[in-house]
Amino acid sequence: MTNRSLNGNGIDAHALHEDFEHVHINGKGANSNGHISSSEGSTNGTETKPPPQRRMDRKKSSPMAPTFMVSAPGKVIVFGEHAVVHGKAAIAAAISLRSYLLVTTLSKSKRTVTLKFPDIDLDHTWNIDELPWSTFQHPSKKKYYYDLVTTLDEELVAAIQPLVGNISPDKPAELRKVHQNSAGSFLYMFLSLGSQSFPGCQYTLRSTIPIGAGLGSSATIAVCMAAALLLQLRTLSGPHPDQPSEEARIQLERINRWAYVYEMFIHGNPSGVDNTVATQGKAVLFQRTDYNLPPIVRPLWDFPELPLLLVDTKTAKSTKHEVAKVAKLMKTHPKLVGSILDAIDKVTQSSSDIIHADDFDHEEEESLRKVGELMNINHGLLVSLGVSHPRLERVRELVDHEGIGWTKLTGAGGGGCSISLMRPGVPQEKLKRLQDQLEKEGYQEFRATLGGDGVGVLMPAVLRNGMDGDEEGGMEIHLDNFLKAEGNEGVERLVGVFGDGGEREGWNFWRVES
Ligand SMILES: Nc1ncnc2c1ncn2[C@@H]1O[C@H](COP(=O)(O)OP(=O)(O)O)[C@@H](O)[C@H]1O
Ligand SMILES: C[C@@](O)(CCOP(=O)(O)O)CC(=O)O
Repeated sequence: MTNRSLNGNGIDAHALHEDFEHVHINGKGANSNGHISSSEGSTNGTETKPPPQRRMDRKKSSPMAPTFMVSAPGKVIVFGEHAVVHGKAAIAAAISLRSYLLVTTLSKSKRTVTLKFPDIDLDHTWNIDELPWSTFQHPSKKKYYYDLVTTLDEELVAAIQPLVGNISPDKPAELRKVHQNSAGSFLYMFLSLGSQSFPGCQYTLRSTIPIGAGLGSSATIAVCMAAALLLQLRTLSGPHPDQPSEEARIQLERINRWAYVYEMFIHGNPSGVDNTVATQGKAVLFQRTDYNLPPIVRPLWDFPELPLLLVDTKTAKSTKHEVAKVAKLMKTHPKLVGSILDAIDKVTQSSSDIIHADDFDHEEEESLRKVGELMNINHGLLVSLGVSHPRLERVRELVDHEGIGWTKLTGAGGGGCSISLMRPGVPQEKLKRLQDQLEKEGYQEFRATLGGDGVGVLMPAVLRNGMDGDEEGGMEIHLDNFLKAEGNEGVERLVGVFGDGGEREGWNFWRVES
């Protein structure tokens, strides 16, 4: 290969076509694990600029890259939401509900990029050659895949406005705003990371996470998109099962940094806890004391399987709005609100101490009571910040009335979801009564396992799952099947990653546990 045109990243988008040639398909390819490898290294999480890529000879033909899929989990914040935006600690855990992004590379003659987000009724296509590349590639603006971006550049945001302003003109204003936000966050990342030589692509997303319910749905999309683009640009090594954990950690950090950029576009001033858990999975103690630096993240690999009941109030909320409410209250009553945030911080730290004490037993009433009381206190403090909602208070009332456990809101509040830590040995009839009442009042109850895997990759998008096609070497996930899969169950049956390590053969994860 000669005369490769490198983009500003030192990465050749054409390489995408060529390198996927070596990806193993249906277990029959040349490459032993079907994964991209990288020679780049870095230590102690400090991303260093990698050496310039070697120029290589161009191949004669450029076969299309295979379709692949990326997935990331939703989360619950167990302690510390809102306080975390103001530099305090939070504990959050991944849940088994996930988003799935199918990435289809188009034939070389097609110069378009499409977002297909059927969950929110968005289907939009841009011509790649009409995007404002020159603005994003200008030396004063150019960002690289290893950069830490902590603020959005207003000029770049303005440059994509003409491309998002005309989206979904016939939709109701609220939905139009959601579409424009989704499109804007995608374009900002695509234009920052990519180059005009990027191949035509289609990004199709389906999620089993309720949207805007406090379970981090936006962060999962941010993580899927960041991982997909970084993979397409060959800036990630792995994931593969025998990858050293330090290398895996660097890859995850890279994905997380760009996912944060996407989240900034949707939320304005996110703490980054949602995208961090969606990237890494399991559970984390998270704190961001300085927004110009990466957050302090302590993975909680041994986080206990707490018996949680997750209830969706089915009342839409806006994270941006709730976060702004707290900021306004803080401006009016700085000392008082400061003390409330300090108190939340103490609750989070105490809960971490309790959970990590040698005598903590997640099946024993006394241990759970201690954590439960802290959840009640945390909720009370959030109420005083004004971010609860009558529907959330009603769940508390119902759970308290039956003596089933301890309840707090989770996420931004103002609607969304609550979590209840269940007392051990609650009689079945009490639980049933609660469930019936919740259903009668229009709530939705979720069973979600805590502490699942983080971002995962299925490359190529071929599964062996006991369904049709296994005999021929696996079942390829076609766009049509993905779009037609009915509801959460249909999506999970088709592509789902379950449990620790994902039970579906073919999915791989960057593993950093130690
Ligand atoms: N399934 C989905 N498909 C497309 N976009 C989604 C989906 N789920 C969430 N989003 C994006 O995330 C936003 C909701 O984010 P947010 O208010 O933070 O709620 P959450 O608490 O669920 O993260 C939506 O407005 C939309 O832009
Ligand atoms: C309120 C907050 O702490 C969590 C928001 O979570 P969610 O968007 O409701 O899933 C905001 C943040 O951490 O950025």
